[in-house]
Amino acid sequence: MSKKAARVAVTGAAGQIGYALLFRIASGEMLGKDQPVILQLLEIPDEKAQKALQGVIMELQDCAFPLLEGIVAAGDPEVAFKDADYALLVGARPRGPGMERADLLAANAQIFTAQGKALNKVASRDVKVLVVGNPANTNAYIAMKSAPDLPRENFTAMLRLDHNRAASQIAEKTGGKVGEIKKLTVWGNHSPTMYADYRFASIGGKSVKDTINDQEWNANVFLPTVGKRGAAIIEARGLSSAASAANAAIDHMRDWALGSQGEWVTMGVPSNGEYGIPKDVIFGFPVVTENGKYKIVEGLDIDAFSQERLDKTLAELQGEQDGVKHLL
Ligand SMILES: NC(=O)c1ccc[n+]([C@@H]2O[C@H](COP(=O)([O-])OP(=O)(O)OC[C@H]3O[C@@H](n4cnc5c(N)ncnc54)[C@H](O)[C@@H]3O)[C@@H](O)[C@H]2O)c1
Ligand SMILES: O=C(O)C[C@H](O)C(=O)O
Repeated sequence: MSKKAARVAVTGAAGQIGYALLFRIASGEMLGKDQPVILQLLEIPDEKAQKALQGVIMELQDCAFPLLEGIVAAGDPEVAFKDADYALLVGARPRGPGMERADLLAANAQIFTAQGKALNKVASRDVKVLVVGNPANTNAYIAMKSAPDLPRENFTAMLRLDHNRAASQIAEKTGGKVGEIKKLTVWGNHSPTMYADYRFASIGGKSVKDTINDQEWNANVFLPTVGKRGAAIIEARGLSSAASAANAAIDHMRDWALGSQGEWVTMGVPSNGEYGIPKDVIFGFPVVTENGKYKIVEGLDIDAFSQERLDKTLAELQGEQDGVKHLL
């Protein structure tokens, strides 16, 4: 017997990440090849955006995906989020050249207050929320705080793109295979202050730290390359990353829903106080996922260099939180 369809809400559905994301969700890459889905797509209630959304829907229909059991187009978050099992909050303004993601806070914060409230009102009580729209960690914090009746652990932010970027740089540096990297993580904010940490990682069974054995490269090449990759893509493409962002969103949700088979993945999740990060700060942590739940990997050694990086990214997140206090 086929499974009951999962309701997947995606905001900003007619945007560039939406276009790289929806077809993969509908083909079963996110929730599995045996899981039917109903897509509930939100765009701003503006004629042009809604028309573009209709065009995307026509293309989804023309793919005749066997797993796609329905499509809802909405201009109202309470329609898009009704009974949603998954919500991918992508819709927000992207940054342009010369901007930092935090510059988007004023423009985007209100979106996440409204969407948090709508999720609180109409979504499934188990809804799994991934915030992609920038600044992702603080937007996830806003949505979580605006949805007091939903479990706080259901709100997450996307650090997976940073994790994947770090993995790719490590594979290139060591000459190993990206698929053979284990125990990599990225701590903190999805911003240049993030701390991509390979101290515990292995590649092809060998320690990444010992193989690279170059702290100068770590501090002055690797971390800035991963931290500033988004800006480098904007500079090169004239637009922010889209296919790689959609890919990371699929990875994040797939692992959360279907499990990481004991492997570490990076998710931005509300802290419970782990590693001295104050409760509720949405922070990139190493997690292991199983049965639809994630668990932060605890007890890792934090050396002086790492502590300095954690302090810096935390201070930035706390500054962002202060900036949105008036909305909550
Ligand atoms: N966390 C990450 O790793 C990561 C990676 C890439 C991009 N991003 C962010 O994702 C966001 C979307 O990027 P994009 O390239 O798809 O942008 P885009 O401009 O191509 O698309 C955004 C879409 O969202 C829609 N939108 C805006 N406000 C909305 C609202 N309140 N409700 C519903 N839809 C709304 C817009 O109409 C537009 O169609 C940006 O904030 C970008 O910075 C995050
Ligand atoms: O950098 C951006 O503004 C987009 C995104 O967050 C990215 O990291 O590519």
